[in-house]
Amino acid sequence: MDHAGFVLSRPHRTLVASGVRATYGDITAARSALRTGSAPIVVGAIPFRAEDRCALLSPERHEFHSGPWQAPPGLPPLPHGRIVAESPTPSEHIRVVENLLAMVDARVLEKVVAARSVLVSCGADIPPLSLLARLVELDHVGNGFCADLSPAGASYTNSYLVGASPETLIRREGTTVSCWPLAGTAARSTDPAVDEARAADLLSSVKNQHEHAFVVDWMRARLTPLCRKLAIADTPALFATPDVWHLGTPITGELRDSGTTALDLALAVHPTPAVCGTPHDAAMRAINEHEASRGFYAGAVGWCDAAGDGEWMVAIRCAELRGNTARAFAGGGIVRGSRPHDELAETTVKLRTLLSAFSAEGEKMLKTT
Ligand SMILES: C=C(O[C@H]1C=CC=C(C(=O)O)[C@@H]1O)C(=O)O
Repeated sequence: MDHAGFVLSRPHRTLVASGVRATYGDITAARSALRTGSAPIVVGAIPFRAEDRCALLSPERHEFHSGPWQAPPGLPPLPHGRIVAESPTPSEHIRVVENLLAMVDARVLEKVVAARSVLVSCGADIPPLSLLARLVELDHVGNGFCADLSPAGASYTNSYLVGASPETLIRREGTTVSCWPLAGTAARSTDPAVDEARAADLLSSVKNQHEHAFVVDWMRARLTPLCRKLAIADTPALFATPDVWHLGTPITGELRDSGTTALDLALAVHPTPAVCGTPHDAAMRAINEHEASRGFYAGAVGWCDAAGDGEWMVAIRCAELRGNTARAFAGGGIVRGSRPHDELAETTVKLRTLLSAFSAEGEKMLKTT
């Protein structure tokens, strides 16, 4: 791949960008480059924490194609990988969830997302586009992204964020805004009857609907000042990935001010309670106290053009690549009634998206299963 390549593969449309006109580690600089027209388009990744540097750039070239990304022929094979570290370990993750549940019981928090990561090591450098090709192939609708993280500074030289997120943070087309927040999860089964029963249980689960409602409430509160019309489905619907069922609520709106860009919108809603929690500040504090840096996991990845249109995905089901290693992350929402062992199992299933790319054994790579 070109040093600073970017791909966002979606079922409806793919953006491929390459070359570098300018890089932005600071969001204000990217916003002003779009406003002044010095950047026709900005692509890349926004970290989980607002105080960290972003990895945005204005590419030399970009092209849109309809449908998911078609990998170019001749990509190098993906090396085989194995897990060499888990952070936190499964038993530590359970303890973190127990601590967070105590904070929920004490009403310090209503919801918080607890995440963990696994480090995959390969015998050779991991070609980002080869990993992306595998993820797009494995995803039933062709979701996938690859973003060069080097604009975030020296510690991200030759690093890429690669993943297959099912969650649209925000999309802007003209004055129309849309998003599809997800929260609430059940593992899928290869047995169709069991799979259907799990989906039905998820849809009727009071605990999962409660967990989901925090995200919808947040989106409503954040988008209402920016939209003159907002349509939010009354009840969540089922949303499937190859590995999990989710609860999802489609939301559409009409902007009050056509000057509000897709990047402005992404920053207005990020980080949602699908990756952070409620109340927001208390959840962010709890995450910072209990977890190592999430980097770009649980951030946003996407693009915005000078007309203000764009699309940003929530950066989940992804890994940060560095040479021959990939750090894959997964998290889950903790609310009253969450069970620590179930939460660990949920992160294991979510890690399957990334791990399946490295080995047909997928999550069996994890010592915990
Ligand atoms: C935080 C993640 O998923 C979010 C998106 C969908 C469902 C979620 C859940 O049920 O907890 C999470 O909020 C992740 O995959 O790492």
